[in-house]
Amino acid sequence: MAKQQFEAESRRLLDMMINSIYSKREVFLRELISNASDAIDKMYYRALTDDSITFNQSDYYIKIDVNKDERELTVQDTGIGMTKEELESNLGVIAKSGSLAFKKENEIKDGYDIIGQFGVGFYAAFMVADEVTVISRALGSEQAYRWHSEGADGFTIEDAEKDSIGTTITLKVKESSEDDDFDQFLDEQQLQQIVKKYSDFIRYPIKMELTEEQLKADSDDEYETVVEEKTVNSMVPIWKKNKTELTDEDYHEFYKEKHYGFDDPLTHVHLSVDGNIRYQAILYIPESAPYNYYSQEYEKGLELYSNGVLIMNKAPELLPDYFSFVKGLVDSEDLSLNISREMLQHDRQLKLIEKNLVKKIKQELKKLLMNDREKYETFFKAFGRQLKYGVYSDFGQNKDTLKDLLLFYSSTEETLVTLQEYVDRMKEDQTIIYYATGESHARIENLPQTEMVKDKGFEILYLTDDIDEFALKMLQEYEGKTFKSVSSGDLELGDDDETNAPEVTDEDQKIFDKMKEQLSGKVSDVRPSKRLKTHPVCLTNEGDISIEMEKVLSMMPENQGVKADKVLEINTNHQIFNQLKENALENEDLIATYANILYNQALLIEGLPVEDPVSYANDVWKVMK
Ligand SMILES: Nc1ncnc2c1ncn2[C@@H]1O[C@H](COP(=O)(O)OP(=O)(O)OP(=O)(O)O)[C@@H](O)[C@H]1O
Repeated sequence: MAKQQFEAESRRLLDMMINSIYSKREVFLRELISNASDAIDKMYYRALTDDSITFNQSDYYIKIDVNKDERELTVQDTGIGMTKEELESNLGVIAKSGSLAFKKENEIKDGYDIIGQFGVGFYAAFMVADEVTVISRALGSEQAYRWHSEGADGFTIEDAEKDSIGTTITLKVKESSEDDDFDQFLDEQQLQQIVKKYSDFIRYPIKMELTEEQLKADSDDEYETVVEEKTVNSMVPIWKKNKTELTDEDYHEFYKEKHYGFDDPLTHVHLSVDGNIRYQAILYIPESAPYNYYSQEYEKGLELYSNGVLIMNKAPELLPDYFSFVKGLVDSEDLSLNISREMLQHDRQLKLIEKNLVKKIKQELKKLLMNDREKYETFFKAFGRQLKYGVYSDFGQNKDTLKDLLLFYSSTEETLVTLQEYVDRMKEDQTIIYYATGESHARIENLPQTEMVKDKGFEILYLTDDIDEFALKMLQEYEGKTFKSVSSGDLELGDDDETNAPEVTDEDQKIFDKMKEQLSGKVSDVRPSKRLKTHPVCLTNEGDISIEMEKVLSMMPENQGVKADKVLEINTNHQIFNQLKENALENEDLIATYANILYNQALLIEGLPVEDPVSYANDVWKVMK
């Protein structure tokens, strides 16, 4: 029988499993039970929705058996089974092919982190076993198949016999050594504890043959050894339990069992609603964004159950895009089992649930913001961008839901602040929320445009995400205070604003006119600056499109060449301008050269490319001579 190879990435993961010295190897059982439960979910759902399948509640179970002599541990389920092709593709390739890519990106220090933090699925079996055998018969098939692997060098698949539909996984448990106790995975009591710890909430019975000493019938003191099949889990799904019975650890374990994320959840909400529509929900806010979160590949959605029966793995209708990071499930006894994807989109009950979930998620986030700032900032660093997209998209219709959840870096506080905090700190006569845009806080800090605003003691919000300015433009105002970029035409800095206006002589004006002519088509005006103090030059803009927005839009495929209306501002108190004035009378060409240089320097300060680097360099040499 020819051996088939594992896919390269699967092989690496498998290698990690085989060589694992991870202390929580016991999670392999959680993984196998979770897969078994998923397979029964599928079967159960088919039985409920397809009349040709006879249905018997007691048919659905998971069974764990131990054969100590052979060192065999078996996990058997009555789920939907796998066809030959499914055995090949599902067990030959890891489902989450992104896990390793994620690992690279985040430079997780060693292989064991991946096992500890990530759901690794079926391959976890190789942490405790030298050999794994899977015998499976799929629903609708008479033929069963045997998949077998002794590790990273590949697997075989051959025909097999099996009386009933489902899957049986047998592990040949590794020999114990001085440092490693594998015998515990052949011990009934230990296994029972592991099931209780990780899989107590599984909805189907997990059965085991348990050996007990029992009093003999008709005797007060004589015991006999009895082997009895028992269900070892409580079977009540976690979401049907009372919150007060559950600990944070229970919720964390459930998050892990469900593989909702690679991380720990930051917080969770457990709802039990008894209104127009009855439902239970557990919602998690993850700690970090999945590696593919900000890509098309990411699929949002919650698991959807109808009275305990899983009907959909990811129902996107339950979450708006701006909360797409939320993980978890909803179970409603008022939902029809037969609801189809198309129907879901129009389902009124589902819309009601979504509305309510949005309210609860917002409440939870606000609670976090108020009570645990550090955690909230962790959340915001991971998902803040999504919230800002939420403000901007759908023509701003969700901005009121989201505006209080936003954070921006503040020039005065040197940390992230809310808009409310900014407004509460505003000076008495201040009517405007100032912001500056740029690639990084350090770059913004050095922008000439921020000088005067800072000098007058105004707080400035530093926007570094490309979506930021678009979001603020969509918000328009916060508590009646409008937003203004420090680069915008009129800064409205207050009463002494006008007195600050530089005096312009006829001679100055001539220079400005000449510069404007030289830069025609590039800037709409050249004028003396009211905002510059130590820098000689900067670009500002008039109108709705800022220079930063022009940059963002130019990177979009269909940008239609949208341009900001730029103005070149010159600091007339600066030495450079005085120098120009001194020499301009004798040499008019010099004004043109200065105009080019100053314009290009202003572009560089903005992080924009110089249009013609060679002629820029020539201009600089000209004045250096
Ligand atoms: N007992 C089983 N019965 C039927 N199919 C199974 C069983 N165990 C595994 N599978 C199939 O093999 C696939 C791979 O399983 P694996 O545990 O590696 O990843 P997963 O369960 O898909 O992902 P995750 O564990 O992250 O949820 C499953 O998606 C499922 O289709």
